[in-house]
Amino acid sequence: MNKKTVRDIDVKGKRVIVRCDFNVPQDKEGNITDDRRIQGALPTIQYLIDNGAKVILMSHLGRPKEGYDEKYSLKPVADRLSQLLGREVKLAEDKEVVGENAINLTSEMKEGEIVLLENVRFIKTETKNDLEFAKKLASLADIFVNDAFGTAHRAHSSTAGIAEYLPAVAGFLIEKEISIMGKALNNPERPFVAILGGAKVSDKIGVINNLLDKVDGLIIGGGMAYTFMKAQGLEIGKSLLEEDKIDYAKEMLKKADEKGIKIYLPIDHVVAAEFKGDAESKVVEGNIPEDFMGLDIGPKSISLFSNALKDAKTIIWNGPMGVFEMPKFAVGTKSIAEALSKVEGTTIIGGGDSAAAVEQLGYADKMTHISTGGGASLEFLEGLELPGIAALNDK
Ligand SMILES: Nc1ncnc2c1ncn2[C@@H]1O[C@H](COP(=O)(O)OP(=O)(O)O)[C@@H](O)[C@H]1O
Ligand SMILES: O=C(OP(=O)(O)O)[C@H](O)COP(=O)(O)O
Repeated sequence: MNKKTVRDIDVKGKRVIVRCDFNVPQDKEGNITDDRRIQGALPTIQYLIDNGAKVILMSHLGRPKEGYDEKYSLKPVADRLSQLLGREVKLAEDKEVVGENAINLTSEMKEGEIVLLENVRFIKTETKNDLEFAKKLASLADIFVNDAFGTAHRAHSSTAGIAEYLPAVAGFLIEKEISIMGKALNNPERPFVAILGGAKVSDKIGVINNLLDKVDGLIIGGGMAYTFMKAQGLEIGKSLLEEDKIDYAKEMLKKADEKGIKIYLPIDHVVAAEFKGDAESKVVEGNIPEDFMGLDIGPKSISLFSNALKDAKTIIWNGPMGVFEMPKFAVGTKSIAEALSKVEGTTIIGGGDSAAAVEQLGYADKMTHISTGGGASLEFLEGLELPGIAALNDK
C-alpha cells in the first residue's frame, strides 16, 4: 500500500480521530453477537495509546434513517471496547454526534485516554460526504486515522471528507486487509470462484459485472438469487427481489454465457409463508409458489454448489446462503462453509454476516482470511479503488 500509516507519523500528545467499522451484528436486546470488527480495531487503538495519543473513535452502526435513534447507539460498543482494552472508553452521548459532550470530553483528554463519538449516521448528510460535517469531526482532532476497512468502499464524511482537513493515514487493520487480499488475488490460482449471497442485493449486485472479468465461476445464493431467477423467467413468490435490477441480471447472465463462465443458481429452495424462525417450511424445486418466500437454498442446490467448489483453488465468499440467524434456514450457509473448509486453496470470506456465520459454525480457523469487510472486500477484489483509502496521504 502506498499510503502513510500510523507508523509514519508522530502521535505523541496529539488528538487522533480514528474511523473504525464498529458495525457489529446485535441480537434483539442489542447484545453484540460477533465482535470481530471491534477486535480488528484493537491493534491500532493500542498502538495509539502506547504512543501517547489522545484517542477519539468514531463509527457508524446499521443504517438509521431518521437521525438519532437509541437502537443504533454505540453504547454497547463502548462497553465492549472498555472490556477488551481494560480501560475506560467514554461515550460522548450527543444526538448530533459533535455536540457539547464530544467537545468537552475531547478538549479535556489526557494522553492514552479514549472517547467514542456517537453513531456518525445520526447525521443524515454523513453518507453524502457532506464537508460541513466532515469539518466538524475534524475540528475535534489533529490527525485522522482510517481503520474502517469494512466501510472503506464508502465516500462518506467520516471516511473520506474528513481527510481534506487533517493529515490522514491508515490504521493497521486496513493495512493488513489490503496486504493479505492483495497477495492472494494479484495472480489468483485457478479455478477462481466467487460466491455471492446475503440481503444487500442492490449494493452488491453491481460487482458482478467486474467479477465476471476475473472469475471462472460464480455461485449466487441467499437473497441475491431471486432477482436472477426472475431474470430467467422463474416465479419467486414473496422472496427478496430487486425489481429494477432484473434487466441487469439478464445482462449478467448473457455476459457470463458469452464468456463461457458458469453462473450457478439454486435449483431448489427452503421456503416458508412467513419470515419467522418457527415458520412452517418446505423444499420446492424450480418455481417458488405465490404465497411463499425462499429463505434458504435446498439440498440439491447444496450439492450443486459444493461440487462447483470442490476443485476451486481460490474462493471468495460474500453473503450467507439463507437467513442463517434462524436455525431452520441456516443449513445452506452451514453446508457451504463446510464445503469451503475442505478446499485446498485460498478461501477469503467477507462481510459482517458471512464472517459471523463462519465463526458461529466453528469453521473460522479453516479459512485463509476472514475479512472485516463485505462490500469493501468485494470492491477491492474487483480491482476498484476504495474511496476511504484513496483519501489518505501518499507515502
Ligand atoms: N433468502 C433470503 N431472504 C432474506 N434475507 C436473506 C436471505 N438469505 C440471506 N439473507 C440475509 O442476508 C443477511 C446478510 O446480508 P449481507 O449484509 O448482504 O451480508 P454480509 O454482511 O455477509 O455482507 C443476513 O441477515 C441474512 O439473514
Ligand atoms: O457492514 C458493512 O458492510 P458489509 O455488510 O458489506 O460487510 C459495513 O459496515 C458498511 O455498512 P453499509 O453497507 O451500511 O455502508
